[in-house]
Amino acid sequence: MPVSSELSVDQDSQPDSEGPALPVNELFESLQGEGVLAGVPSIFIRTSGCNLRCWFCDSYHTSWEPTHAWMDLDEVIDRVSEFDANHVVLTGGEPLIHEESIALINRLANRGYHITVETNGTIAPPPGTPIDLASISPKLASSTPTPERPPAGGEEDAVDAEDWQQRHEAGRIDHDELTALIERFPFQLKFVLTGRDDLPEIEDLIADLRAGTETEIADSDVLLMPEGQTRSQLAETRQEVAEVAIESGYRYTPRLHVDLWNDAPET
Ligand SMILES: C[S@@+](CC[C@H](N)C(=O)[O-])C[C@H]1O[C@@H](n2cnc3c(N)ncnc32)[C@H](O)[C@@H]1O
Ligand SMILES: Nc1nc2[nH]cc(C(=O)O)c2c(=O)[nH]1
Ligand code: SF4
Ligand SMILES: [Mg+2]
Repeated sequence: MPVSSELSVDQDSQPDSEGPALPVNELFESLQGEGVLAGVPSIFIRTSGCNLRCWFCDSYHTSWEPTHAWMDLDEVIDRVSEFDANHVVLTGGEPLIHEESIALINRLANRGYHITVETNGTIAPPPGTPIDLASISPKLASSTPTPERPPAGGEEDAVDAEDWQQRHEAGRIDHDELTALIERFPFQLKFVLTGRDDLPEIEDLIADLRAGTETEIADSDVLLMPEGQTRSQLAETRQEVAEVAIESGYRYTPRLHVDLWNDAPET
């Protein structure tokens, strides 16, 4: 199943070829673990690089310490076609910081794949981009790294956390880009909750977004996902998040892949 083990991992590598390429951290088949399509066999393409730095990022090697090999879009499509699934999930890092992601989405759509894009909601692709589900995960205040809350698994990055605190805080919510995403594509809004205290910020954001668009945002389009990279971390947050879902009327989403495979890579 894993294919990325064949890729050389070189932080400073540049694309070898002249053609369009993407920094790919891993490419694998699994079950969609989150959101309205949870349980659907899917091929994941994980690009490297992110414009934010959530302290809890479960893809540390795409944000805090970006590692990748460059892959031609032709090669990405060849790898994708080796699997049986017809759902593709483009994720990262933040896949939409890369212009080439749009070309990849177009090429995959031409081949008939259902395309989900996992995004932090700060960059809206052009209208008409053939995205079947924009899986938008706006980042709450509780995601911001601080020296006291450095990236999970990288305590030595406490200094970077100080640098990133302001940058992350300033960039994490962009109302115009969020509205454009919601108006242009079928969407879900999938929030990571560290606990009950995160709910008021979600309610305020949903109210602001509803006030700024004619596109309907139903309560069932809003999903609450417990923070946790491992089964034991999830065990500490999911009960409370489930209760918040019942009280608020928003949906709860599990993290199926963590239940099944814990924090193993390429799952
Ligand atoms: C690694 S991100 C990549 C896509 C994009 N950068 C984003 O944040 O939406 C993929 C998904 O994992 C979620 N996520 C990351 N770390 C998490 C954690 N520790 N617990 C729960 N969800 C997490 C993100 O919110 C997002 O929905
Ligand atoms: N199984 C599985 N489902 C997922 N859904 C969104 C993911 C992501 O990292 O974007 C993800 C992931 O990493 N694994
Ligand atoms: S926005 Fe996504 S990839 Fe970037 S740091 Fe946050 S969770 Fe990780
Ligand atoms: Mg993931």
